[in-house]
Amino acid sequence: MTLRELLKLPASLDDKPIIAVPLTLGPTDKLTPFARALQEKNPDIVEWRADYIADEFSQVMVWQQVKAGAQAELSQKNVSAMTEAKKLAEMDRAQEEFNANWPIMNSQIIKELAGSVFNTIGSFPIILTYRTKAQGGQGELSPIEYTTFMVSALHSGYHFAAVDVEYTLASELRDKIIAAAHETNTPVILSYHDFNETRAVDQFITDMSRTGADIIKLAVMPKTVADVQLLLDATQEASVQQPLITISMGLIGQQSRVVGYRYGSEMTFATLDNQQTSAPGQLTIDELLQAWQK
Ligand SMILES: O=C1C[C@@](O)(C(=O)O)C[C@@H](O)[C@@H]1O
Repeated sequence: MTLRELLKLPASLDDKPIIAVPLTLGPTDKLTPFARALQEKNPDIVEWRADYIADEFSQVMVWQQVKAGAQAELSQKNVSAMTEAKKLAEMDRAQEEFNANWPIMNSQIIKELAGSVFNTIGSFPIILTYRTKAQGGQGELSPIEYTTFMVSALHSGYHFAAVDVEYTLASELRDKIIAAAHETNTPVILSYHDFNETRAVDQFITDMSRTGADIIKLAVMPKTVADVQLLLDATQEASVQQPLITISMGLIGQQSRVVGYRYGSEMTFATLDNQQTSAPGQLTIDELLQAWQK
């Protein structure tokens, strides 16, 4: 099955790869200008990089806000030391209650976050991605929190076209996300990033194919042009069942984003403008289309 078929995207008339645009907006950014630009550029799919926003709503962050609110109130009231001590003890109890209620609040928050994305750009298919810091993203949730986030988002009632799961996640957690994805008919993109080098790429592809993933994505950093070719050749020669997305990152690897599809990489990531890159070397959609015209 091709990646387009798997993601239920319309066939390409000119055999070009799927163009994915990353959505990298944080909590204080506005979604509407992005949505407008998206309509104009009309990519095939949007990748919601939830790591740019989700940490603001983690257990620690939400409690900090609640606590800061209560403390501000207390300091305004000019209360006696005794009352203050009583209030602080109440706060400790409130924290226990908060922690006990957190799973329910968390899934509600995740549903609202997903809702804000689907309500503005839901006419496009959406990939759910949470990229951890260790894999080049913004996300600092613990592996368990990351897993909870993904599982809750998959069960939020909003249907994602695919979900990205990091290969480096412990396999028992990875399998939980994969199970939630398959329960909700969501294809799984297993992804791995190496920001330092291009190493053992064929081995990675083979190893990654031996999981429950439906799609394999490998993004690596080249040091030379030969490294870029190495990745392209490994993509072409791979004999795994899953569709592949391979990327040679950075400036040296940029060409792989243009020609990768000829070697069997079925998706390329491009931005609406050059301020919204989610990885080094990404081109804008306009640059990509221009390069294809040459
Ligand atoms: O995995 C990928 C590929 C990517 O890292 C790139 O190099 O274009 C961009 C990420 O947003 C996406 O999740």
